[in-house]
Amino acid sequence: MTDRKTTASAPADTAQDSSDAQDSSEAKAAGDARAAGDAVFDVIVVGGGPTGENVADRVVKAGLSAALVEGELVGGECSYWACVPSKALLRPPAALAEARAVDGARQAVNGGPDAAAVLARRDHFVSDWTDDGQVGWLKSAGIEFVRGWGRLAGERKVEVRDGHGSARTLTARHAVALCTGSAAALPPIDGLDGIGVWTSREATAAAGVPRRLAVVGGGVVGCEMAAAWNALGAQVTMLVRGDRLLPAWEDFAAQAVADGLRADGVDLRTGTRATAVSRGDDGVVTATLNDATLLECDEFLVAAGRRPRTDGLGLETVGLEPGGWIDVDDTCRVTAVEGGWLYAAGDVNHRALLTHMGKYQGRACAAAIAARAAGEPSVDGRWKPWTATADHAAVPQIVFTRPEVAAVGLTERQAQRAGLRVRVVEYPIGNVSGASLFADDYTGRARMLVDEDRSVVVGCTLAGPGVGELIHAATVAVVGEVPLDRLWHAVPSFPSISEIWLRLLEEYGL
Ligand SMILES: Cc1cc2nc3c(=O)[nH]c(=O)nc-3n(C[C@H](O)[C@H](O)[C@H](O)COP(=O)(O)OP(=O)(O)OC[C@H]3O[C@@H](n4cnc5c(N)ncnc54)[C@H](O)[C@@H]3O)c2cc1C
Ligand SMILES: NC(=O)c1ccc[n+]([C@@H]2O[C@H](COP(=O)([O-])OP(=O)(O)OC[C@H]3O[C@@H](n4cnc5c(N)ncnc54)[C@H](O)[C@@H]3O)[C@@H](O)[C@H]2O)c1
Repeated sequence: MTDRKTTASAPADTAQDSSDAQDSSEAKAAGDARAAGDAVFDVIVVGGGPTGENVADRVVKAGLSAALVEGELVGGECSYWACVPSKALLRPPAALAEARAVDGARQAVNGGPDAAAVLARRDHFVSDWTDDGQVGWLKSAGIEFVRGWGRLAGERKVEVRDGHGSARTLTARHAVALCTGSAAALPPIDGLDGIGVWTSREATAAAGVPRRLAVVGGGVVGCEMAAAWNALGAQVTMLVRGDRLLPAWEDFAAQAVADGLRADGVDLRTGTRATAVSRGDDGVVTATLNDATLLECDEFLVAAGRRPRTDGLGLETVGLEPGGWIDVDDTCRVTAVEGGWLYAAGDVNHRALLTHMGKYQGRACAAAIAARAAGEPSVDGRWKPWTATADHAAVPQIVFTRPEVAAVGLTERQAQRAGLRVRVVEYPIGNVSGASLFADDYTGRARMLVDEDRSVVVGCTLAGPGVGELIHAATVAVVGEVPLDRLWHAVPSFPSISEIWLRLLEEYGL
């Protein structure tokens, strides 16, 4: 599986080797637990997705002991039902499209992707939905693994139930970090329950290609899954309630994705909602649409956003409302719980629902826990190891459609809303030599937003083949707040698509 950690870190401290910085309530909690024969750790992480893994890894590297509680598969949604399998489905058709876009290579491409081989490669990337490798990594990293569903049982306590109904209680000396992620939200469509619709899970794990697939939602999941299954041979209809895809993105990027999907044969219907669905004895799903027409399909994918996985997590035992997103400060500490021992990182805090941002928050959260455990007096400030400052200023994202779109920082609308005096600079990426070498008739567009008061880039959006690999340069510029007259000296290599940076700066007037 990609991004699987293979290097072992130092073994965790035993529960008895506590840090010097225990306050009296920490000591009491540990004492009570020992008396009851329960396990005590410096840090308890609930949820073993990418975020939880990073919290546990980093606190252990900082010298604390950690237990990680996971009810399903270590690696989380990302590894088995989200990022990894979806990109495994999207990459083979993308590779074919890239070859087709280049004369000389095009002639060697005969036919479309081999769906069975694509699905087999996807299965390989998700390790056939087993987590032995990840569990092995936890052990090598010195993290105590506890398989089971965790729930808070009051201050610093986590009760864990395994699949056989037995329970144990873990106690944290310093911190509990909730990293339980999110699940697909189901919109209010009559008949949805019990007819076996697809969510992101089925859409990334399906064993075969449906003949006809309907997709509800024009967000990232909807766009990527429509692109993937269409490329693998399904006849795809997208039902988008608004007038455009990707509502949070610059209009031109959303338009590029819509144009690409339509050019590839997706029936993209905006201003369209399903009001009711049913599945007949023959397995066919019939959706009633808002214009009273009917749509038949073999699978019905709901990709209408996420809900937090906080039901049954015992939030009420610490005074929080169950079922909601968990508010945190920039160190991922839960603001509404006294004592400063509870943290929440990744999707569950709703700051940025992306794996790389969850991992980043995990690193910040762990640094904050370790610093506070060591008695560091001021665990705050911007751009510190313990603060997830980029959540506010520089969240990068790539949508792996055809064409790709990628963005970081603010859109023009967001900059205006924030009251910034920005100048918008645009350039057609196809005019860059590297782009025309990369693909014949390359079509793409770049937009850079410059904060005129500080002369720094505050946002960048790119649309076009291969732009995903370009966005990190923009992220560095935004996070580094690199003044434009210094950015001018970051010379892009010729003939790469990165020369878009030179063109944007020239367009700005440098
Ligand atoms: C189809 C799809 C594609 C995506 N593609 C991308 C992409 O390309 N790039 C990207 O950056 N992001 C992508 N995302 C988003 C990404 O998957 C999430 O942001 C990421 O998985 C969040 O990580 P997490 O660790 O916070 O939560 P999760 O990955 O959801 O992990 C949470 C873990 O906690 C466990 N858990 C939950 N409750 C309990 C409990 N009570 N006790 C014990 N364990 C518990 C769960 O079993 C799970 O393993 C995609 C999402 C979807 C749906
Ligand atoms: N490549 C990537 O980075 C990637 C890929 C997939 C998912 N993700 C992340 O996963 C998260 C979830 O993605 P998503 O696409 O499910 O959510 P989303 O919030 O991106 O999009 C949800 C879409 O569903 C629509 N919608 C909401 N309620 C609806 C209703 N009742 N009826 C019809 N349509 C409705 C919205 O208008 C929107 O278009 C996102 O935050 C995204 O960043 C990232």
